[in-house]
Amino acid sequence: MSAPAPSSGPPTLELRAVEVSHGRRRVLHALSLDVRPGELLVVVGPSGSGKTTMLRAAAGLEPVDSGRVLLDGDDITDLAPGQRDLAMVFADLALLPHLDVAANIGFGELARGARRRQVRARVKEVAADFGIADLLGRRVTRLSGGEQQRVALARAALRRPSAYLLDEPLSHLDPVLREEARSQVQVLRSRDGAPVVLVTHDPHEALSMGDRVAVLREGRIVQVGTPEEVYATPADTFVARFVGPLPMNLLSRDDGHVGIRPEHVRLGDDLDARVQRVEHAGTEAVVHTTTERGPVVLRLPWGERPRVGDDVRLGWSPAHLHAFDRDGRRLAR
Ligand SMILES: Nc1ncnc2c1ncn2[C@@H]1O[C@H](COP(=O)(O)OP(=O)(O)OP(=O)(O)O)[C@@H](O)[C@H]1O
Repeated sequence: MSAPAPSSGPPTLELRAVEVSHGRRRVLHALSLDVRPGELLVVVGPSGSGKTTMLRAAAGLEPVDSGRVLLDGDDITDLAPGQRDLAMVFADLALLPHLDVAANIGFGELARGARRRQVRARVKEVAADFGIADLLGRRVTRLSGGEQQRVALARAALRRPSAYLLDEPLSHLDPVLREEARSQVQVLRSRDGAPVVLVTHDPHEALSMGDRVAVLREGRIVQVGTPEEVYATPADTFVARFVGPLPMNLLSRDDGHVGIRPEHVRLGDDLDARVQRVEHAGTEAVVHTTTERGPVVLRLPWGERPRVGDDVRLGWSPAHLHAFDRDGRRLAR
């Protein structure tokens, strides 16, 4: 399904210099981020980088030491979670196992005092949007992982919140279901144009799904941009290695590192290398080599792969090189 184009305009949800501590340890450092109308923003970072804490702070489930949270321009920092017009879907989906699908989807609205008949009609409508209309009477424990995930998204969508916060909702699905679930996330946002913040530790998911990608490391946002920007101009060596199908190669030099993506390395005559390992990757081989400037990985057509132990020479076009200083920060070329 093609995603609707996100509109520009003032941000729907905004975090301004948010700081959060767990005990005496600061977990989020002056974190600022905004999500625009209709946008799917993917926040990606390794385990423990603070992704869940960030979503919980936005949702009001985590007290902030300082900083502000704004929704449609209103300061909601001091509002209780139930008073914020946000819907959060947790990694474990938090479905109620003793209830059927319809009750799981409608539970929150009924608890808020909505009329039963109205809720029933809206549950039907949202279930149809997520392709689970024929499962409404089924106990959620009798559903597959993919179906449960749809129920969780439908429950979040029922209320038509101003924005969605999704905490790794795809992480427990196998690769085939994951692919399908990605399109369900698109259903969520195409329903009413509310923006979605999705967090994941999977850089592939981030690049393939996000209108924009924010990279989080140790509680700090290190880069925000379109998938193309983050991939083509990583802000530092961490982003260069973390984001992409394979980490960027980093060659040491006196004033820092030169980076080059594996797909931009070819057989040539810039650097001597010895082949250490050759991996099968469909029509390509991923070739791991060692050089005097550090390890270098390249991709070659399977039929042109060298053998382990071969001495080869590597080359590249200067246009494909990235420069980083001693602290790992990107330098202008
Ligand atoms: N309730 C808590 N009490 C103390 N420390 C916590 C608590 N929750 C999280 N932390 C710590 O805060 C840091 C950020 O955790 P958080 O769960 O936000 O990271 P994450 O990026 O979502 O990780 P993951 O991908 O593993 O879920 C981690 O170092 C974690 O150990």
